[in-house]
Amino acid sequence: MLPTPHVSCDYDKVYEPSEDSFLILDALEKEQAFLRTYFRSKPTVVCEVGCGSGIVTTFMMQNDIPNEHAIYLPTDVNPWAMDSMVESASLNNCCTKMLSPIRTNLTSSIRPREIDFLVFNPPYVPAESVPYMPLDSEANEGDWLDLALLGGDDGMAITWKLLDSLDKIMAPGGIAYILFCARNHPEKVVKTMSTRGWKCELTEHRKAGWEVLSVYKFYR
Ligand SMILES: C[S@@+](CC[C@H](N)C(=O)[O-])C[C@H]1O[C@@H](n2cnc3c(N)ncnc32)[C@H](O)[C@@H]1O
Repeated sequence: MLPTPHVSCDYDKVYEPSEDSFLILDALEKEQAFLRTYFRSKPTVVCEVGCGSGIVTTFMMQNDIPNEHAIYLPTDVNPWAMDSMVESASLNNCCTKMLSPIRTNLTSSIRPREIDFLVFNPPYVPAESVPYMPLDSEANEGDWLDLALLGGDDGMAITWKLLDSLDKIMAPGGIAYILFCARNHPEKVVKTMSTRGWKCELTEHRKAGWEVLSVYKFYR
């Protein structure tokens, strides 16, 4: 079993790694051999959307996921996540890897059709609406935690934005791993994305308290 990175952040400002984060790590570990073969020695652009504490991107950097020629461009809307990402990488001696966190909405600051490998543990909790994104000058710390969790209708508002842009953002041959809870109705997602020509495979799933979490792989 691959070791879990050490992270130490202010969890009043940044999402604390939880069952969902650990399920993503397990899914990536399970897929490691497949990814090495799939990408071989190709230079890969890797984007974790919503990196939070940086635990997932650090795990990928530590273990050369998807391969050892990766450039890591994690994104988040939370300004505190940028520092946490860099600190987690440094705490786990990943300084030799190419890492450049970007504060942006989803992947909007990354050139279209550039991402070879995408990972997203989204705000998936169903809620009346997605919280309003505050200006930095007026943000309270708790606002960023709400944005980390609450996913609007069916918990899918943010995830659908990403899924709807997948054709535009992914490089040819790109692969995305996305986490869902049962209340997101991942089976409906699979149906829709399949009609759009994406292969959708369940990679990992687990009961976590009263929630059932799953990670799906999307590729062409
Ligand atoms: C469930 S947390 C996951 C954090 C971390 N990846 C992990 O697995 O522990 C969701 C993350 O997505 C970020 N986020 C929410 N909406 C976003 C958006 N529109 N664009 C980029 N990041 C977003 C949040 O700030 C938060 O860090």
